[in-house]
Amino acid sequence: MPTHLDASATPSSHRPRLLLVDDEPRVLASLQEMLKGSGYAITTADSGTAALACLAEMRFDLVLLDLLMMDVDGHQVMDFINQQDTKADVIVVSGTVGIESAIGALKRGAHDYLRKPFSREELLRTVDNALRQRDLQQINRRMVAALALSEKKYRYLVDASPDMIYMLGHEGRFTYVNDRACQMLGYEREELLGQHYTALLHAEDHERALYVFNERRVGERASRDVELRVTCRAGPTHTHDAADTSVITISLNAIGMHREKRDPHTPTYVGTYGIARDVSARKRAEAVIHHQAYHDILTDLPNRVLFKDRLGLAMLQARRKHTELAVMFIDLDRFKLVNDTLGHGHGDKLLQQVALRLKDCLRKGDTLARQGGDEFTIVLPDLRSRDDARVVADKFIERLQQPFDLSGNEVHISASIGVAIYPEHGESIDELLRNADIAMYRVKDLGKNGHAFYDPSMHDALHQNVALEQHLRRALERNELEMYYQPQIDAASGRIIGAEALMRWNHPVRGLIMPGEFLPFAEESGLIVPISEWMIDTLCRDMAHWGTDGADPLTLSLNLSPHYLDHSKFFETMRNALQRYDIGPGRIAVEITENICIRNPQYAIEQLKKLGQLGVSVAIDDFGTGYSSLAYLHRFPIHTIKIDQSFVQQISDEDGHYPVVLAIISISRGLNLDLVAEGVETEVQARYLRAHGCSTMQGFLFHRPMPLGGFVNVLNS
Ligand SMILES: Nc1nc2c(ncn2[C@@H]2O[C@@H]3COP(=O)(O)O[C@H]4[C@@H](O)[C@H](n5cnc6c(=O)[nH]c(N)nc65)O[C@@H]4COP(=O)(O)O[C@H]3[C@H]2O)c(=O)[nH]1
Repeated sequence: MPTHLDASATPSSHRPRLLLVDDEPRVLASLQEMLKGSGYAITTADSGTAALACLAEMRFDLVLLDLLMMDVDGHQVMDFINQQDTKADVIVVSGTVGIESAIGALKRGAHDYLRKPFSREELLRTVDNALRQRDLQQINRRMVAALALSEKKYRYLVDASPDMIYMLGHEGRFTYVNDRACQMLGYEREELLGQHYTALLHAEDHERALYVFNERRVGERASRDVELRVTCRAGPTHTHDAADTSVITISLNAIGMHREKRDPHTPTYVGTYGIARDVSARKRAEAVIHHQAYHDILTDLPNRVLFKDRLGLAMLQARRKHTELAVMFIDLDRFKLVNDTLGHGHGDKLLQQVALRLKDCLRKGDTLARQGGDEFTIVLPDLRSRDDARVVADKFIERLQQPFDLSGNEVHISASIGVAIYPEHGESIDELLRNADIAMYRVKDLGKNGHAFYDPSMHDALHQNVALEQHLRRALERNELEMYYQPQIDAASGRIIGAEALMRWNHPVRGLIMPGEFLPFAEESGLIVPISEWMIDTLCRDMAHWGTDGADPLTLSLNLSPHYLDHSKFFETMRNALQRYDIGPGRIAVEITENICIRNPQYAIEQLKKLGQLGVSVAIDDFGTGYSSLAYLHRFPIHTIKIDQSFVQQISDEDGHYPVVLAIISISRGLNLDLVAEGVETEVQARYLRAHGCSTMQGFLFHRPMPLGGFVNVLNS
């Protein structure tokens, strides 16, 4: 029969709960008596069966148990206790028992053994010990549980980290990797653990990694943000680009791990740990930016910065090996025309195609770069002889001469190439480039489409050109240019019916300079644009000056540079000048050469048609000397053909037969065009021309070109 006894006044919930079990009522009472006033909550059971009932009903901290009981013995009670979740501790309280019985009790987990008879102190000490140990065990269990929870939390944080977290043993083998590391590298954890880090590392990074993964320092001094390339198994989740799956770049830090020995000053190194992050995307972006900084976007060729760098390296090597190298400067001829006529889109396409063709002609170590615009530079290192450079330049010219297809437009271009040899033509990068450039200009001067090696004498020519350009610019500002007029005569009546405007330069030192000497240069340097604008304005002003009184108004023909016809503002300039000086467009004839039609027929036709619509007439100058343009002739809005003076001057016999002159006369008749013969110097020539139907003439026989004043005098005489 169980009885409950509160042995103290303290609340039972905080007090240890004891169950005393003995089937001898006397012993049970004595136990109870001895524990009185000890502060425990006491329950008694006077048989094994009663004990089982108490245990089933209530939780106890400690059971003081007799082994030898009649009905259910102490071992059976202990078996029952052991099946319970929260087990009570057991102190066996017994008289003399056999060794087997004692062992049985210990095996079942009895905490202690109290042999009867025992003193009260002995009993209290044993009970107190048992309860204290039980407390300690409970604290320990709670701590273990808290630790397990905390470990779970940290493991979650580590595994869910967006970064790879790793640990390496002192030999450099992985002892720990988090989930992210497995995902990033594309391996199972089991495959990585025990693996040496070098198995994953890019071969070129092994040396750098050796220092990082042997990092023994901790804290601030440990390795930080070291970038290494690692090989992953194909298909890690972080990249979708199949081509890039094999190698990624990681940025990692490494911190030394040490185990403290007895002497805390000499801890044992046990490995490294750290965090790594996949920085491949950033690296790729950096690579793109780097590439763009050193390459031309349009052609993807090295730009001038990278070119200079490569040239510098090539020069260093050549110096060491005592060899020569060549620097080439290539400028495309007539590129501007393509840009202006077909548009920049086609111009860009042309440059891309040119880049490909040039590249095709080069060897592996050569560098081709785009300097900008239509200029390319090349360095040919390790030259065996200068002939190598000559061969390459010829190859370029030949390849570029083949027509280009720009969306169905067949375009022909050529190139001017200057070559400078290191060390003879310059020992610095800039000097070599400058001299190759000078040689290129020389080619342009000599008619383009070719190559030239630099020669110091070119410097003088260049200096002359620079000086000429400055002088010509000044000539415009200082009004040193002047329009001369050469009358055109109707040979039948002897009357002046028109004039050709011809430009002169009153040079302050050299005197009168003829247009043949400075206009080609003005065209090459671009000065032809302001010069032509000046010319149009001047001759409209002069025309307004000589007035229209008297008989029929005169027609004035002016020479128009093809370069200016290409200029987009040409038409507006002409129309504005005519309006400003109130000159009827019908009094102006624009002389163009046949070659203008060859260069770019479509564009020329458009410009000339616009002029025609304005009322300005068009004459073909030097007819018969250019490329045969008969095919184009009927498509041009032309009014007049001028027979070139070279044909006129062949006429030496009034009764002779001059087929070219006769052919030109019959063409003009067939196409119903006016005809003017220029350079007429003799009566024989004048009579022959008249006899065959050409009556408008111009030449020294009648008048030389003259300044405005002289011309006005002639008109008035
Ligand atoms: N031997 C000989 N020559 C004669 C005779 N009659 C005229 N000439 C010269 O023949 C040239 C005729 O001009 P062009 O064929 O249009 O050829 C012109 C024209 O193409 C160009 N030019 C002249 N003035 C201008 C101009 O204002 N603008 C442009 N764009 N070109 C011009 O320069 C070329 C040369 O001009 P110039 O030296 O003035 O030379 C002029 C003229 O002085 C003659 O009986 N005998």
